[in-house]
Amino acid sequence: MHVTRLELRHLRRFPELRLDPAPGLNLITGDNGAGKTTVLEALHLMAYGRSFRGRVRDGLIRAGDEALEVFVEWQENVARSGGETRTRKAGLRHSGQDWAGRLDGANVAQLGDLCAALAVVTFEPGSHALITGGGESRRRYLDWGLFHVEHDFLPVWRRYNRALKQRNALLKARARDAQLDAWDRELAEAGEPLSRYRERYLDLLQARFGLLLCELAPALGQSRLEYTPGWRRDDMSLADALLLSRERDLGAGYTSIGPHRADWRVAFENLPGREALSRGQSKLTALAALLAQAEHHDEIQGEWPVVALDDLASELDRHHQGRVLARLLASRAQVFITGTDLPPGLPPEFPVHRFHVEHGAVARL
Ligand SMILES: Nc1ncnc2c1ncn2[C@@H]1O[C@H](COP(=O)(O)OP(=O)(O)OP(=O)(O)O)[C@@H](O)[C@H]1O
Repeated sequence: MHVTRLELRHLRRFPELRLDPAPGLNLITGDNGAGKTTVLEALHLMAYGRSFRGRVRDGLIRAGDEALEVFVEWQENVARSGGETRTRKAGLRHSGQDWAGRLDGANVAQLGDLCAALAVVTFEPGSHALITGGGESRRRYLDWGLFHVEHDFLPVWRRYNRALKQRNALLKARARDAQLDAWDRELAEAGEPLSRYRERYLDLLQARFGLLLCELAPALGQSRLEYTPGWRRDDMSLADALLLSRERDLGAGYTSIGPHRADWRVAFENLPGREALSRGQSKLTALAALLAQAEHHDEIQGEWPVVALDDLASELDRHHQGRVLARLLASRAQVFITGTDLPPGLPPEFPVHRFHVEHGAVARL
C-alpha cells in the first residue's frame, strides 16, 4: 500500500499542507520545529485515530483554530486479484471533542473503520515504550495487527469493549447480581476468542521477530515473545474468573481481570529482563517487533503497510540505520523518514524522493 496524497489543515504549525509522496523511500528534511514530525503525525492520526504525541486536545490543533483535518489518498492491492490496485480515500476532522470521518466517499460510524483501512507502522522516539512501558501499548500493538489481518477480529474486539464498559458502569453503581451475570456472560463470550486471537497472533510473529532481532541486535541472543492473558486462563475459564473476582471488583468499581489486562513480553536468553536493556537496545527490540508485524501483514495481505520512521538518525546509529533501510528497500514498502539531514546510514546509491519543510510549506527537492 502506498500513500499518493497527504493533506492536512490546522495541524500544529500548519494552516495547510499537501504532500504527494512517491512509492519507495520518501525523506522529509527540515530544521528543528519546521514540522517534519507533524507530517508523520497526520498519517498516524488517520491510521490509529490518535497521535503518538499525546491527545488531540493537548495542542495538536493549530493555536486559534477549531478543528484539524487530515485527508489521505492511497493505492492498495486488491487481495487475490493478481496485482490489481485500487485507490482509496479517507478524511478525518477532529475538534478535540468531536470527530467525523469519511472513507471512500461515505461517512464512517467508528474511527476504527479508518484505522482498519489504512495500515501504517510508525517508529518514533517514544516507540521504546512498546518494550519498556506499560501494557496498554503492547495490547494496542496486538490489536492493530489483528485489525489488519483478521477480518473477524474487529467485531469481537468491539463486543468485548462494550461489555467491559457496561460491566464497569454496573460495578460503580453497585448493581445487583442478576444484572452483572448478564454482562459477565457477554464479557466472557467475547473475551475468550479475543484472548485466543491475540495469543495466536503473537505466536505467528515469533519466528520473524526472533530473526529480525538477531539481525538488528545480535548481542541480545535468542529471544521469545511470551503472552499473559490477563487472568489465570490455565486454571479457569474467563466466566469463572469474573465470578470469582466479583466481590473485589464491586469494591474497586472496575473489572480487575480479563483480556483488557493482557500483556506480552520479550524474554531474552542472555538478559534477566527488559530492565537490563539499554535505551538503544529497547528501541531496536521495538523496531524488530514493528517490522515483524509489517512482514506478517505483507504475507497475509500481499503488501507492506506504509512505514513511517520519525527522526531515524537520532534513534539509531548509522550501522543500524543502514541495516534497517536495506531491509525496507528490499521489501518495496513505502517508507517515510524524517530528519534534519540525510540519515548518515543511508547508502548513497539508494533511490530517495526528497521533500523539505520550511516556513510552513513543503517543497519537493
Ligand atoms: N498547536 C499548535 N499551534 C501552532 N503551532 C504549533 C502547535 N503545536 C506545535 N506547534 C509548532 O509546530 C511545530 C511542530 O514541529 P514538529 O515537531 O513537527 O517539528 P520537527 O520538524 O519534527 O522538529 P524537530 O526536528 O525539532 O523534531 C513546532 O514549530 C511547534 O512550535
